[in-house]
Amino acid sequence: MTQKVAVLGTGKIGEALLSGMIRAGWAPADLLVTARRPERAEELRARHGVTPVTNAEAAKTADTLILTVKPQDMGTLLDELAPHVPADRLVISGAAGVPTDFFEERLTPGTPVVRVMTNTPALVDEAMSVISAGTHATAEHLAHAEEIFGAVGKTLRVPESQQDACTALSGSGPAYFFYLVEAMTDAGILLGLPRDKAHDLIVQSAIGAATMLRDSGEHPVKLRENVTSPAGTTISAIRELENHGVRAALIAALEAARDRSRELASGNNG
Ligand SMILES: NC(=O)C1=CN([C@@H]2O[C@H](COP(=O)(O)OP(=O)(O)OC[C@H]3O[C@@H](n4cnc5c(N)ncnc54)[C@H](O)[C@@H]3O)[C@@H](O)[C@H]2O)C=CC1
Ligand SMILES: O=C(O)[C@@H]1CCC=N1
Repeated sequence: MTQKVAVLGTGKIGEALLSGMIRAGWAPADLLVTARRPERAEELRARHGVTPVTNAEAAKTADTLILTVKPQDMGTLLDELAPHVPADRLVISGAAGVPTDFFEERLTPGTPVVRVMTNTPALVDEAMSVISAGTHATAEHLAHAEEIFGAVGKTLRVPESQQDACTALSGSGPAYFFYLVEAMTDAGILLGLPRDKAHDLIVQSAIGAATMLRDSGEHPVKLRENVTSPAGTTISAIRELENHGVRAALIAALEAARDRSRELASGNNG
């Protein structure tokens, strides 16, 4: 029997996932989407050949519901869905912070819930998605979530207690790298390079470094040491990074992201 999957609240993450599923071989005819604005729903139909439906229709029709609205919108969406979701549906949440018991308390008792934190490199099939089971989710439900998110990159199972930390590392992680590239490109401008050249130099260096991190099997410290010549240029830069507390800043930044994920769990929308 064909398994229908619905993506509810198809914004940036929902569309990235949807497009990856289609690239991986899912038939658009088996994919349903919901959106708040009718123009957005039509855009998704035109771009991907998927079927826009209402949230209630998705709940009644799809075997798996993937909820990709903002954490702050999840309560309202669940109020709308709850009367229509039979307990045999798999509900997957892609929202930061919101724990599985938030869903379990609002849906039909026994509904299996899986919590996933993915990231935007889903757009290029290089996502990192961390997956946790709620109370009623079985190994089969986890495998199904892995199959879906495996379409857009790597997956890793973690206990739900680690989800907020994973959100800080990999959920938000791409933003830190984009921020670093932006800052290093500015440095190139200061050093007199045209912006486009500075951008290309830094991006290719990032791609090279990322490929070495993934493929060389070497520890990052060793890779950095290999670049750092005695009395050379790199150590002069590293001394400035240490003087400015960049390592401590990164540790504090990720701790703040973890804390914010926890706050989202308690419904703090500020
Ligand atoms: N942007 C990112 O890098 C990541 C985001 N996430 C999580 O993914 C979720 C979505 O984030 P984005 O895609 O960035 O946000 P987004 O704002 O692009 O997408 C959310 C969409 O949900 C729609 N929506 C809200 N309430 C709705 C309702 N009741 N019915 C139908 N549609 C509704 C909105 O109109 C919007 O298009 C969030 O929960 C976020 O925590 C997870 C990992 C990474
Ligand atoms: O900033 C956020 O809250 C979302 C969750 C992880 C990445 N973006």
